[in-house]
Amino acid sequence: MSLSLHGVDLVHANGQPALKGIDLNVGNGERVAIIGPSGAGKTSLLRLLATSLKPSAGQLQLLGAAPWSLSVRERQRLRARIGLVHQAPPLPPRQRVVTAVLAGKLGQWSLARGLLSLLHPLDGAGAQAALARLDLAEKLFERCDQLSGGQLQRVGIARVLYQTPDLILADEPVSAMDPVLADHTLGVLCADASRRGITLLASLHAVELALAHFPRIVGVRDGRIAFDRPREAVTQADLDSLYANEQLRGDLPSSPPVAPPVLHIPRC
Ligand SMILES: Nc1ncnc2c1ncn2[C@@H]1O[C@H](COP(=O)(O)OP(=O)(O)OP(=O)(O)O)[C@@H](O)[C@H]1O
Repeated sequence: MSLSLHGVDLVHANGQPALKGIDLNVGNGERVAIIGPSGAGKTSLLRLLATSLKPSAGQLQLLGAAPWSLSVRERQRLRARIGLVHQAPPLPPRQRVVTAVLAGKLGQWSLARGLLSLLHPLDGAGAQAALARLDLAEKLFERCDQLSGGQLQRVGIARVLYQTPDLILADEPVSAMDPVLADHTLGVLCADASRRGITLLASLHAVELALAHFPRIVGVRDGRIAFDRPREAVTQADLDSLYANEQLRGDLPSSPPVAPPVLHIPRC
């Protein structure tokens, strides 16, 4: 089993409940998409699995360990086995792409090797190969603040490809890409996970991408698991009730929108 949650609750530091009674088991090598409306708890769930947040209640097992029973040092070692893909990768703006990709292995390298790599890229060819899989090889020596949002997301994914972790957690990994690029990039990420037999969990707003790339779909709503099914078993009714938005429904305009007033700009 790659990860398992039993009766997990999460309450944020400000008292906001985000997850309630989560039961979830994911086997080695599974690819799971987490879908659900804004504020449902997808990011909170991924942050909890990344051990950046501690459950308020319940049991969490990750890669064969109970992370919150480990020492700080052991938990750091566990974290080095997890690859995180962020919606907005937290990359220093002036950092070169090559350094950002190589940083994927910082958790596996000695401190000396890590520091050296920050000063002088030690494996430019490895970083370039990871970027090439995402058609971004030519950006190797660009600065991160010179890239578009979608290119930055691909750098974040290249970093995880280079890291070769045992588990990948991806939070909205392709949200800044056009539909064709998003589909292609998700294909590369899924193919890598499948080839290496590792587990991949990704939160996605694009339901069609989730159904196209992930054999198992978990719907989250109001901090709870609304459904957990193989993609073939997900019905339109599942999706309709997952995304039902009572608040918006009450505010829908009853008549067509009124044309904006014609502005009369005085001539000077
Ligand atoms: N750092 C935080 N501190 C306090 N409350 C938080 C924090 N992060 C999230 N929340 C709250 O937890 C709940 C779940 O938020 P979360 O970000 O997990 O949802 P989400 O499904 O990822 O939403 P989105 O699709 O909009 O990114 C929301 O009510 C949110 O306001």
